Amino acid sequence: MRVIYSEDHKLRDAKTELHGGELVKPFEGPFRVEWIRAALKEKGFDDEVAPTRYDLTVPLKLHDAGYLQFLETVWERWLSAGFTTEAIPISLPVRRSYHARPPHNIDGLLGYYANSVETSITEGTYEAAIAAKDCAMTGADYLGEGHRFAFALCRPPGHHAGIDLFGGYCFLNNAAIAAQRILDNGARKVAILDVDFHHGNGTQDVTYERDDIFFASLHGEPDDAFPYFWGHKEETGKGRGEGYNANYPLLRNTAWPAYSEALDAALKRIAAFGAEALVLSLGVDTFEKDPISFFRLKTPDFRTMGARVAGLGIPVLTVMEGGYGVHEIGDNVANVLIGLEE
Ligand SMILES: NCCCCC(=O)NO
Ligand SMILES: [Zn+2]
Repeated sequence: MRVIYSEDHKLRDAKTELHGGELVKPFEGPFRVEWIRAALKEKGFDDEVAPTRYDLTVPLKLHDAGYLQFLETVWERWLSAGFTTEAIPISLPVRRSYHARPPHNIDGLLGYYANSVETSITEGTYEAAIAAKDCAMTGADYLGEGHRFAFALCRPPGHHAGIDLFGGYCFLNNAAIAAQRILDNGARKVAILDVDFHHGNGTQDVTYERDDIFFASLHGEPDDAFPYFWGHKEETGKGRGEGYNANYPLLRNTAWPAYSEALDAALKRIAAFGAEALVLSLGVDTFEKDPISFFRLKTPDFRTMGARVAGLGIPVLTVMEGGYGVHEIGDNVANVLIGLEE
C-alpha cells in the first residue's frame, strides 16, 4: 500500500497543551508519526512517497477564507502583539454573543476561531498543517490513478477542523479535503468514515449540508467524551445534507463486540449511499491503553476493522487522525492497513 508522508510534520512541535487545568507536554507530538512509520516499515509497508504540493483551491471549498488567512498569519501576529508564549485561546464566542464577529485583537481572534482551547498554535503549525493536507490530497490523486488503497500519514490531524474552527489538535480537515479532491477527480459520491475515538465534529461541520459526501462517525458518547457538544444521534444533516450524516455514540468501556455492531451499521449506510470511494479517518485512540480515551479495543481488533471496511469493495484512502501515548499505535495502524489489503 502506498504511504504518503511529509517530514514537514516535524514543524508542528508545540511544547504546551492545556489539559486538566495545567500546561502539559502535548499528547499529539512528532513522536507519534515516527512510531507509526517505524511500525509500517517493520511490517513491509515500504512504498513511501513525499506529498505533491497543492495550492489552496480545494481547502477553500471547505474552509472559510478568513479562517485560512488566520491560520497563516496568527503566529506572526501573536508575536507582534508582544506575546512570548505559545498562542492559546482564552475567550470564545459563546451562547448569546449575538454580534460575535472576528475581532482585530489577535487574542480575541484566536478565541473566535477556536472550538476548544487545549490546542496551542506555535511556529510551524500552519506549514505542518499544509503538508498534512497535501499528504491527504496526494492519496486522493493516487486513488484517482486507479489504485485501491493509500495511507496518508497526516500530522497534525484534521477531523476536529471545521469550516472556520481549529481545536482538538486539528487545523485543516485533511479527510474532507481528500474527499473533495476525489469528487473533483470525477467521483459523484464519496463517504467519510471516522473511527477515531472522538467525534469528527469538524468533518461533520464541513459536510453537514452536502449530499455528495456521506459522513459517519463512531465515537465516545458526547455526554461523556470530547468534543462534548457534537456527535449525538439526532444530528442527521441539514438541508440537502439531511440524511447524509450518521453518528454512532458509544459508551465508556466499549469493546469490539459492541463497536463492531456500530461499525457494521455504518458500513451498511455507506453501501446504501452508493459511495464510489471511502476516506477512512483513522484514529487509533479507541485502543484500550490510550491515555485520553475510554474504549477497549485490542490490537487484533484493528485488523478485523480493516477487513470489515475493505468489504465495501471500493477504493479506500486512510487518513491518520488520533491515537496517543503508547508504542502500540504503530501496530494498531499497521493492523488496519493489513486488514484492508487481506
Ligand atoms: N482535548 C481532547 C483532544 C482530543 C483530540 C483527539 O484525539 N481527537 O480525535
Ligand atoms: Zn481522537
